Amino acid sequence: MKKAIGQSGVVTALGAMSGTSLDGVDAAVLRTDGHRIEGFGTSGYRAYTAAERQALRAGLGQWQGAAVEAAAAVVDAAHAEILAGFDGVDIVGFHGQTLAHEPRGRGTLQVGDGAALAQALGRPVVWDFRSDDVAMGGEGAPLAPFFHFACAHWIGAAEPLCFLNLGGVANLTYVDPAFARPEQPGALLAFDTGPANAPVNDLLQARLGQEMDEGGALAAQGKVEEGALELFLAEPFFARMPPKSLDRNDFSEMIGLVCELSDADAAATLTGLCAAGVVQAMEHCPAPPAQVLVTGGGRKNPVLMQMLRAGLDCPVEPVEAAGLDGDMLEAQAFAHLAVRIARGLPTSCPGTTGVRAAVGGGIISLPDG
Ligand SMILES: Nc1ncnc2c1ncn2[C@@H]1O[C@H](COP(=O)(O)OP(=O)(O)OP(=O)(O)O)[C@@H](O)[C@H]1O
Ligand SMILES: CC(=O)N[C@H]1[C@@H]2OC[C@@H](O2)[C@@H](O)[C@@H]1O[C@H](C)C(=O)O
Repeated sequence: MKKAIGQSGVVTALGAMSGTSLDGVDAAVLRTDGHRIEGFGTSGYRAYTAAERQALRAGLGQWQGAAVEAAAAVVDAAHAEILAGFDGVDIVGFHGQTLAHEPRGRGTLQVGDGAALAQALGRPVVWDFRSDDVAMGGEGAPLAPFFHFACAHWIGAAEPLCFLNLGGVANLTYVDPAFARPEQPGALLAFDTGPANAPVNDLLQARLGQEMDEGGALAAQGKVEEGALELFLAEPFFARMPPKSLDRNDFSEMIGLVCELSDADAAATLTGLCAAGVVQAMEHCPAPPAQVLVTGGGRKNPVLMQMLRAGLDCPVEPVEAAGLDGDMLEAQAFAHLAVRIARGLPTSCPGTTGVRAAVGGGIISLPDG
């Protein structure tokens, strides 16, 4: 049988991620053998148009039907367009777009047709990264932690540290770099901590027709309503022990907590919700981390970063402080995970998703011919 890539040696992998904030497709090249990062390559971004974003939004929370098909068509076309521009790629990791995520119910749905993409690009494509983890009792998310483990080694971390991704949803990974392999018990603890930017984005969209609170400008003018924070932290999600994961819209009713507040106070409070979730999450770490490295769009919001610094007892820096690219870390993660899957290596374990045992899974589609 034709193999996607060999079983050893460094290859050039291209990863693509369409995240919960629905802003666009990130694509990035990584040189890896599936264990270690050898180096980073070029990257690109393909923004969704307003009409495409609308189609994706319409598919959120749905499992089948016309809205799902329309969203899938947007995802397929945008990925085919941006990924065709990369040369010298051995394998592609295609996350697709999560439309619905109920790991303890109907499962998890990432739209995007990896088989069609393999044909279009003439390259092996790994996709459907989350289903097997869910089938084995896992949360199906977060999956970036196995890449965070490789990043911790790449940056030469000597002490335990955390990676914090602030996209639409926030997820935290505690890494102990003393371990040699990510699936070893104690090497990783990871989980979603709560919403990140999704509630602020939804607020700005609903009240002002804006995509985001750029630079935290609106939140900076407001004050946090502490009563809303208390109600937020009383949600059962926060009492659950990790691992645990969220769907983008699981906290969309949080906007209701701030409906009486001014635009600025509402933005400050929803920004505070993200920080409060992270601060509370940190208590689950087995030991205090030496630092928290922040990736994802939220690291560009100084108000949010300041709230995190005020709530945590260790340095909180964008991943750029360690020489990583916070706009591309998730795309790079799916490049790395694609190589691991093609080589039969696990991409999640009990400490990252609560899955019964370490698992790889995923679908590998090869082009014809
Ligand atoms: N300059 C900025 N100022 C404030 N917020 C910003 C800025 N840039 C990005 N963001 C926020 O970050 C979000 C995008 O983050 P990111 O691209 O990491 O999300 P994602 O990868 O789609 O989500 P997820 O990681 O949950 O899948 C934007 O929607 C916005 O809310
Ligand atoms: C189901 C799903 O798509 N979850 C995303 C989402 O966005 C952030 C957070 O929630 C994380 O759990 C995950 O994405 C990253 C890339 C992950 O799997 O690590």
